[in-house]
Amino acid sequence: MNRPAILALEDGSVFHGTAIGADGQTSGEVVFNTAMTGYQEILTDPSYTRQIVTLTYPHIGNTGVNAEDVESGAIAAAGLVIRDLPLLASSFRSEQTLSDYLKGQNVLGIADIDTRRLTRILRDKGAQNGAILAGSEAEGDDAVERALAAARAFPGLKGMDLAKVVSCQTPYEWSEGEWALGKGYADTTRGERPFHVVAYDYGVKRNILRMLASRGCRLTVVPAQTPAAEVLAMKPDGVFLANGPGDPEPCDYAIKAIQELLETEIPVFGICLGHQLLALASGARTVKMGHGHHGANHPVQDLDTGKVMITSQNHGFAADEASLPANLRATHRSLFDGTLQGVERTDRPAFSFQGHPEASPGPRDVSPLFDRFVTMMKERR
Ligand SMILES: NC(=O)CC[C@H](N)C(=O)O
Repeated sequence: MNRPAILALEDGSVFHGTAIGADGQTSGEVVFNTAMTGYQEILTDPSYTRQIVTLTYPHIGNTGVNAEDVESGAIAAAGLVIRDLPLLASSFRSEQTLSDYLKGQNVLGIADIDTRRLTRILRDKGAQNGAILAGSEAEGDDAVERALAAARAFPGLKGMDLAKVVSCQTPYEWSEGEWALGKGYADTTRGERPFHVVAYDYGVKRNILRMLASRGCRLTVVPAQTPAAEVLAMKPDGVFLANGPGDPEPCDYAIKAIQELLETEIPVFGICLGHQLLALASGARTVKMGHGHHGANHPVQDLDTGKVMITSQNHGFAADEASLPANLRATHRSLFDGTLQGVERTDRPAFSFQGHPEASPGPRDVSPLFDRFVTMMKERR
């Protein structure tokens, strides 16, 4: 039997649909993602913490779920909104249906709503605080009222530091990646990976660690609040600043640590939240965007070569290009809205990218940035 579900937005919009995950109530910032594949990677991307994700592709769940296509240990998104859940999940790799996966992790989902109408609202008004009620919570005369109240009670992501909340608690080593299979740099010796990279975990996606490991990096992943002195004591060849959820501005511990690291000559590479933090640490400003960028089809231009890449994106904040100090140069720009997509320090071996070179899901046009980081470490030797 179908269980009811309600999605309410802070602007007063209400959608009635069918519950496809756990029963109960959830709230968060409602965003839309335009990727056509990769619902498991999206759900498990820690950067979606406290966000309810709407997928604009209409059929979600066709290929079920498996234990491999995940970017972290659990679903991070606060809820899932889709048009249609197919009756049958079919793939030789499928181990579970999407619905059972959501229920098993106590995550709410709503299907059978007009995701095009919802996306137009989010596009025109910007990401909205919202709430889902599912199952018996969505029943009763006052259900809509309760859903609207829950949506409006969510404080919004601005000012919210979530990096330290989702980060690992203790350091760990990472070695999963194709290097062991003999792929990588022809001019470095096989066997032991030649570069030691300390990666700040603000909510890191696993494919970033895999991409670094497959290029010869031995990784020590450290908690978000690790002081720079502890990182320097590990004598890294390079420092990586991960993606992560929430607003970068309140992450004062990270900004301070990055400033201290930038006093050295150690190469630094940042992705997404890591990019925003590198910009803040260099003296730039960040701003909250309207609906942000969430998808796998975003054109980004390399400002030096003019080359356009199709990229994976997931962010709701951005470093403001107008605020860049003299030693921070714009390297990439979004061709959707002209916002800043990459920077590099002119006085230090440090650079960062706003989108996701690791893709997962998405195209790998930007993966050469990982090679650039490795080249920087090699040149410094
Ligand atoms: N994927 C990310 O690292 C997101 C960065 C930040 N939380 C934002 O929304 O802009």
